[in-house]
Amino acid sequence: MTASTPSLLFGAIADDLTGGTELASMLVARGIPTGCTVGLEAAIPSGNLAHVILLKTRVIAAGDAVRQVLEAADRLAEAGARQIFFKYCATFDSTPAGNIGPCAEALLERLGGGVTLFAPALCETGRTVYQGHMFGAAQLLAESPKRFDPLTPMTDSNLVRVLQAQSRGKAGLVPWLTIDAGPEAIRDAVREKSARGETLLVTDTLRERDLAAIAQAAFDLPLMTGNSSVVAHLPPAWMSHGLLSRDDLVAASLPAVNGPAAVLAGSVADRTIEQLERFAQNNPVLTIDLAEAFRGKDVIAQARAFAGRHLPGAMIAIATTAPQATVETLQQAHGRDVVAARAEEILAGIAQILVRDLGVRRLVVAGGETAGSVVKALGIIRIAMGAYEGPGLSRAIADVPGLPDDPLALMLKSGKLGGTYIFADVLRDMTRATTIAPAIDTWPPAKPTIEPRTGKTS
Ligand SMILES: Nc1ncnc2c1ncn2[C@@H]1O[C@H](COP(=O)(O)OP(=O)(O)OP(=O)(O)O)[C@@H](O)[C@H]1O
Ligand SMILES: O=C(O)[C@@H](O)C(=O)CO
Repeated sequence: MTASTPSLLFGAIADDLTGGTELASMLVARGIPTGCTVGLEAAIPSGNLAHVILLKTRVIAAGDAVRQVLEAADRLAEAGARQIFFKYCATFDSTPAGNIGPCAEALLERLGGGVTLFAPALCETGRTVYQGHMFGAAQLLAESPKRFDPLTPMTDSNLVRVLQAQSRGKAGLVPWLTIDAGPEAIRDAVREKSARGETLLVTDTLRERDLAAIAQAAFDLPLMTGNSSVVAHLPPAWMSHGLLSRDDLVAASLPAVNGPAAVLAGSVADRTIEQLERFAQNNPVLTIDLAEAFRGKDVIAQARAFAGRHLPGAMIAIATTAPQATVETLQQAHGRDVVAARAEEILAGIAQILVRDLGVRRLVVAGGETAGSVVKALGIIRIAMGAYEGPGLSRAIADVPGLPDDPLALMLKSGKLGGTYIFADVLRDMTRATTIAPAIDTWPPAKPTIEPRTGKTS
């Protein structure tokens, strides 16, 4: 660290836990000592260059989200963070009421700078933005499965319009030709547009190197916003501006954990459904029928019996995941938020049984809202992140209060990310200690090779 470096170079606030751990793991992969805490209770430890506060504010009332996000920003600013980053989903998951616009505007007002950028693209997975329109590979956002999201259905692909609908200030676009012209051109455009009153600027982004250019242009904005993907490009920008040196970088390591293994899935995304189907080919899976839970069946007791039959000998999965038609029927009968809350409460209850009573020490949770409820139920407030290994692959270690022995190997998987074999592969990977050298010169980090038969990463 150079003599003038503040205690924290960077502080991030994530609106959900899967995305937030992904962001932290990207910084860790770059070699940045990064802390990660859940909610607003835990103190920010000293000695790191970056810190990520994981919140669960994506779909709560906008006023409450703003209050929490501002409190998190104050904590990070007190710890010396020279830039605050507001992290949301690559697919801009939000409702017409927010919470991306209201949170970003409140942060902008608190932190100053007058203008901020919105860089949601995750190029590694084909999520790009062109002329302000978000694409998932060749599909426009509103024509992709995201239009059926159980909590934040995205029915407009034009992110400038989506952001404008939930903001008081004026939204605008930094078009791709400007992004392609590089960091200086981006900075000029940002100055010009903010002088015209456009202070909330969505960035077109097609390629990984566009993200690098955006990071170079935005490294000194008091507030920056987007997906984790743009954050991955900040460390080289810090380095080129003398804020970081190679001596500051540390290798990422995770210990081996050998206890019983389980997956909990509350995501109903197509990708999670595929991953569960693949896992079920070789491992026991229990799918909880929420309709039965609403009729009064004790589905938690059912899950306890199922887990008791199979643990510790097998890796298991327990899911509330259901096909789109079933989700819609349930939502029509009980209301979207009631169904979501019920599913989260059930999986959180099962998590406690698995970890506290049945000794599970390797746990994957699929879905950001679900992860928020599970982590809260387990009382976890500090997470030690490992290095990002690819989309959906952000392993960690967490201390669970009240557990006498080993830590919990944990992975919070974004609902829509990860290869089809991810559950079994990650649970197995958790049994091996890993040390990964900082990927400061290349990004994304080199893909691990895939063994053809199982999809096992080596
Ligand atoms: N069968 C179901 N019917 C309706 N809602 C469900 C069902 N099962 C789970 N849910 C709810 O759907 C929501 C899924 O959101 P979650 O954030 O967990 O997944 P995701 O959006 O796919 O993940 P991510 O945010 O990481 O992309 C949760 O609130 C969950 O409780
Ligand atoms: O983009 C994603 O899918 C993640 O970063 C996330 O935020 C999931 O909720």
